[in-house]
Amino acid sequence: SCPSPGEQDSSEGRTPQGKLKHINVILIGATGDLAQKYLWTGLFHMFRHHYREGEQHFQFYGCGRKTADLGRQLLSEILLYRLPCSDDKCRQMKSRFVQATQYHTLVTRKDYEKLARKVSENTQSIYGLQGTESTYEEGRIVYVSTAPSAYSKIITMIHEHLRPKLGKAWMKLVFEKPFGHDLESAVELTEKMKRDFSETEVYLLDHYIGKPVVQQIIPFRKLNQGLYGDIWNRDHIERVEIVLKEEIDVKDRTNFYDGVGVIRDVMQSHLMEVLVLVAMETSDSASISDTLDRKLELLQQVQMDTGSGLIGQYRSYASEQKSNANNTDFVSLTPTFAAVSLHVDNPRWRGVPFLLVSGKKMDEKSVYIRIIFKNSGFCFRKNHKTCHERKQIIFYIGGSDNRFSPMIVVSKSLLKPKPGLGWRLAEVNSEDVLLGQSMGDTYQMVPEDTTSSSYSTLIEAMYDGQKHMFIDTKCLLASWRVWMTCLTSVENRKPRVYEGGDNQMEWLDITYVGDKLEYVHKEDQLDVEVADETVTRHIPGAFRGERLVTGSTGDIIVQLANDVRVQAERAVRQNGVFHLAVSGGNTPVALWRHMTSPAGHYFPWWGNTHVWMVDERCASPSSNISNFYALDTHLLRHIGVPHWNIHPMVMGSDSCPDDADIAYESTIRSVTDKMDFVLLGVGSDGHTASLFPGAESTDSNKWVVHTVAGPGHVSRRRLSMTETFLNAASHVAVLVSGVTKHDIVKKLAGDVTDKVMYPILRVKPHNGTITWYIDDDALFGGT
Ligand SMILES: O=P(O)(O)OC[C@H]1O[C@@H](O)[C@H](O)[C@@H](O)[C@@H]1O
Repeated sequence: SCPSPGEQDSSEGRTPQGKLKHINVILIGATGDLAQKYLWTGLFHMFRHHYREGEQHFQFYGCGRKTADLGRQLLSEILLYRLPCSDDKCRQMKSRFVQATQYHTLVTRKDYEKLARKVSENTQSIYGLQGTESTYEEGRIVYVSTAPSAYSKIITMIHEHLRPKLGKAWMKLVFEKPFGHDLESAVELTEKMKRDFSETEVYLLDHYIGKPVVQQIIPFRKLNQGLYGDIWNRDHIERVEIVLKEEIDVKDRTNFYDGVGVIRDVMQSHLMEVLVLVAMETSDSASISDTLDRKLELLQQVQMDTGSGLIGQYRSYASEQKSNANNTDFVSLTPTFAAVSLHVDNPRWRGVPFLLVSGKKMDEKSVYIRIIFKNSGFCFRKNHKTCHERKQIIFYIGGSDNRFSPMIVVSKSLLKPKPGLGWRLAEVNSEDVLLGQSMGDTYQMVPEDTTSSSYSTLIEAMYDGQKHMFIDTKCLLASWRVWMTCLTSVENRKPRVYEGGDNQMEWLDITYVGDKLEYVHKEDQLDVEVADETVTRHIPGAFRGERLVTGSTGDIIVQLANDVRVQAERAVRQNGVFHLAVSGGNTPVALWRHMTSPAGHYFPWWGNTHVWMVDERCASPSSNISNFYALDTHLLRHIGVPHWNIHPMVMGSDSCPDDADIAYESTIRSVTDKMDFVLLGVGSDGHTASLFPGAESTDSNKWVVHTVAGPGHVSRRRLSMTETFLNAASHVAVLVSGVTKHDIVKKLAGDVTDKVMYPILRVKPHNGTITWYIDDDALFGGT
């Protein structure tokens, strides 16, 4: 691997051949929000710091999807307005920086090829030298700030086209979080990076690491070890709170946010990084690999509390998403608020809860870590305060109240801290109160320099090769491992709706009792909104003794899609494949629509999925009365199931040959002995699959049979999976929607037991589970 600039001997200023050092910087996503707000400022900062007339030069390439004209115009506006200068020296540098920056459209492979050529030509023409660029290109930085879904493709393109040609030039590739959507996709992404780039070339950036207070956590701990060393542990610390509250909503980022949610967006990354810095073992070694090892060791000891995780969604979220998705049925379970508790299983921390909380559209912006110490003080002297007082250290990272940001606050009853390099003791109004703590009873420390942004700090750190300020891939995977427990459990739940802003914030008050987080205010009954009035209905907790999911049609569809996802992930992890059997009719169409919409499409297992038919009408698959036709139209042609994994029951003819049942059964047997997930419906007469009332039981050895529908049904001749085979499934979902199903739901909710007249009652998986998804109209009859 090539040395970083910081590791090289810069005293010479020129390469051994006596040529100028030249660095090419390519920013992909150059006119995006992040680039506008922070990245160009950070790059300008780096330029000012390292540009040396006649010794070290830079060329910047801003790239994006915009057309050349539009991109150029936007970029020049960004550079003009977002790089403020207050003195002539800065203005001079700014005009050099602007001259050294150009825009390129970067979408297709051809665009990458063109850019690569341009970089080459420019590098040569800048110096008017002949020969290959490698003789004088010192290094190349490619900064990727795009939608994470594009990362994989971009990595390939960079590898194939944007590497400096052979020679000594170093390469640095920077990526913005989030890195992956879950453990599996993070593994995939990091594997992909590893294939094309060496670990030393890749920088995964989490901007929280560059925040002044976050950077000061370890120095603070080390510097005050004499004071705190012996109390930084379970004997003295009651709990640690890590909180990131924000006032902003996600209206402007709906495309990114839905399906991501607060846990993936900030908790798995920002809050976890901070937790590691608070809890990891410190050492005197300055070695980067030693620091990364200790981070990894800590992450491997972090455990999510089982069943931990409260989630919420601000009330207007769904309608904001709706207006974006242009879909009036849109419902989302994406949490915009979450609270979880974690433990660190090691001798220092065993038993100390780490409570992590984050939310959008809250009453204020406030980001902090609060270490609350145990206090067994008991004193009874007149006017004596300190011994009852709360003893705490607050690392106040930032917030809307600038009286406090950023700052480290230490209770006076805990001793006077040493400020450390670049920090000083502050004088805050002693009347001010932060998190219930009166400032008069604390020492406060503030950074001397409050001007540089965390991006500038991190871009500089990347330039210097300070890898410990970036996410290490092993740590990334260890962190995802921890968060998967939480994600799997919360993704199946409906978030508590909160108003947002200052309104009814008490709705999110939390208590921590017996290792469990709970909302203070209980939600015994759900408020279901009907037109413009709110009625309160009692929602049964189960249906015929089985799990019940209810709500609006959108609600149950989102939940069902999540459940399919959870089972697919499990099946693929265990067996490498997922067998999904689906019914026809109109009801499932809403599910297919959701699973192919931007909000619900995340399903990386289609390539490992086999799709089977629960039943079919004896009609050609291209006829619109066939179940397969609807499935193909609404789902299959939009997703990536390999065609050899798609199993229609009736093949290319209008009839069901006599042996069609046997043929389908043997196709199933050649691949699997059961389904992982079966999606069923219920007819208003109680039929399910193509098992109709009054017909004989199909509880035989057969897996597929010919059946005949009752009068009034379209295409009376059918094929159907039998109850024997359905009951072998791991999971059965029964989806019931609409007012026309209310009567049958009422009957089934009563005490009907006649399995001949109500075939749906024959479905009861032997070793699997069954869940009923019944929407409000079917459950309450639209009243
Ligand atoms: O506290 P800061 O620096 O504003 O960062 C918070 C932001 O961090 C980003 O990483 C998240 O994607 C945003 O949702 C969040 O608002």
